[in-house]
Amino acid sequence: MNYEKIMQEGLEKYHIKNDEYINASFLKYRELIKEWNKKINLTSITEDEEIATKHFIDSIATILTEKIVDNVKVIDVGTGAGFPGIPLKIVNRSIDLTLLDSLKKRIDFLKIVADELNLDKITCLHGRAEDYGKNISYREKYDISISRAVANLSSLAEYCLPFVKIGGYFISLKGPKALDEIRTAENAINKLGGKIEGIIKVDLMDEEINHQIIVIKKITNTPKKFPRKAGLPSKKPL
Ligand SMILES: C[S@@+](CC[C@H](N)C(=O)[O-])C[C@H]1O[C@@H](n2cnc3c(N)ncnc32)[C@H](O)[C@@H]1O
Repeated sequence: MNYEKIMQEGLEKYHIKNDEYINASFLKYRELIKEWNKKINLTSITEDEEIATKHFIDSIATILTEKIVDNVKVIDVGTGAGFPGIPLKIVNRSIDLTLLDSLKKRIDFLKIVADELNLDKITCLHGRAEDYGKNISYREKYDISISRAVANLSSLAEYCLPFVKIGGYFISLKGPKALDEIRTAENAINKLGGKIEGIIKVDLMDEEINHQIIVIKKITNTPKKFPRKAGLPSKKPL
């Protein structure tokens, strides 16, 4: 299937009206990724078709959670080249989106994307999740903290749950071993104020890709001692 067909079928699948704005925005974003990838390391996925399947439609699949609704305040932790945050923002411009990454060049790239795509209600933050998670301007201020391909679920829960308000959600995009990850991370998730609500299997139009989305609800405040200092959540997961 070519890029256009993948995008058309993918958007239809998630009931997104494929209008001129959405089409043009994804095209512009795709071209910016390819252009900037020559100068800085953004992604190993560079073919148009793969960008459509593995980046754009995979990101949009998180809509299946039914949590990413109009006007929600979302933080994408370890967003890299903007996944899943930017595709979600393209298909629902009402989202108030924060993109966080510890690599400055990627954040600089995302500022250009936001500018070129005329996106409003978007904040690009350079730094570590462990530091922003302790900052009162960001701590427990989000409806949703979302993340893909950043760390094991225990470390990721310590990065992501501190940002979420009680009643909000931490959404984690994982691979085929999601259930094993849940078993290992359950204790950490409880300690951080979360509760596993469900796991959603994604059928990605590519049989080799077997993705699952873990949905975790924030039920109590994250204790003040979390997140621990930068580096510890990945070195010594809870
Ligand atoms: C493998 S990339 C994944 C990027 C994107 N989420 C995706 O799915 O394509 C992981 C990203 O997480 C960022 N990252 C890793 N640890 C982080 C931390 N503690 N705080 C903020 N960003 C972090 C890295 O800089 C990198 O850009």
